[in-house]
Amino acid sequence: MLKVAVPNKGALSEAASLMLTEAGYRQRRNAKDLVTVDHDNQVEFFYLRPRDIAIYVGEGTLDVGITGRDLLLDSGAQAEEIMTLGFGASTFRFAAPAGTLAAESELAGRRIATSYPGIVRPHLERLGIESDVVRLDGAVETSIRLGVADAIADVVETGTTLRQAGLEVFGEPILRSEAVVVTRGNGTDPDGLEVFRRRLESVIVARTYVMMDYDISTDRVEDAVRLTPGIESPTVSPLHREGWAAVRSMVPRETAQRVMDDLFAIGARGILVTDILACRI
Ligand SMILES: Nc1ncnc2c1ncn2[C@@H]1O[C@H](COP(=O)(O)OP(=O)(O)OP(=O)(O)O)[C@@H](O)[C@H]1O
Ligand SMILES: O=P(O)(O)OC[C@H]1O[C@H](OP(=O)(O)OP(=O)(O)O)[C@H](O)[C@@H]1O
Ligand SMILES: [Mg+2]
Repeated sequence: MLKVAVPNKGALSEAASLMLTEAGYRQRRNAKDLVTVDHDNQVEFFYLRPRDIAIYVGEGTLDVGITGRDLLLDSGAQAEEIMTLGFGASTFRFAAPAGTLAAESELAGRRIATSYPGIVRPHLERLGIESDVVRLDGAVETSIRLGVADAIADVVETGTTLRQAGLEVFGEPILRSEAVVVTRGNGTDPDGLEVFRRRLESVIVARTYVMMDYDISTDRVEDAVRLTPGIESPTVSPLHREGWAAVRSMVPRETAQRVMDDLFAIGARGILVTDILACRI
């Protein structure tokens, strides 16, 4: 049975379980459950702290895990990112009280609080900067006010937490993170990994694309198909009405409204957009 680690709480937890549910897997019903066995699909899900997931996978105790790229790198585990999942995006950045620090070089000799010393220490080393890294478990934004640090390095999503603490980012982003799938990456894929991966890809495609159907006169089909090239090739079928065709194609969700405007402008009618529930490309 494929053993999969899923974040049990925090920013990635709900989205990870939702994605697995959409991929047809049984997920825990109770937020306190530690393990769920999906007998039908031969997968066992372990709900673990997101920070620990890469370690279990790297040790080979579990086959696959969903975690953040930042947590994977911070752990130093021998695990490998095999796919991105399109949620949990954030940047990892230096920040300090507004107006105090403006560049990484000014961090020399200062105290930097972070929950990610495994990212920050090697990063400073690469930059040739010597600072004192203070490891804290969370709420690092408060550490400066409390006199424990001069700057922080932390996850920034909307920037709300930083603003509330009177902090400002400076320097280049240290890292861009998002939710990823990790495996041990030792060359031999565990049984069931290929299917697991294909199912998650199916959810990502279903979320990224919509299905678009429209009718158009046959002399404009070539123009229309240029607007909706699809993934492989659009389906074009004759309509009962002479000189008209029906076209069906997958279109990126975020461009759908614009594509509909453009299709309408060249004479397409009956343009319909529907959600894709699942797919295998
Ligand atoms: N707004 C966000 N806040 C925190 N983490 C986020 C956010 N957006 C994405 N993430 C990602 O979530 C992961 C961290 O998860 P989480 O915050 O649940 O862990 P933690 O801080 O170690 O645990 P906890 O906060 O429960 O003590 C990281 O990969 C991080 O990049
Ligand atoms: O830019 P924002 O949208 O404000 O999000 C970023 C904040 O969210 C996370 O905190 P979390 O809630 O996980 O608490 P923690 O600091 O205790 O980990 C992270 O550590 C930042 O503090
Ligand atoms: Mg957190």
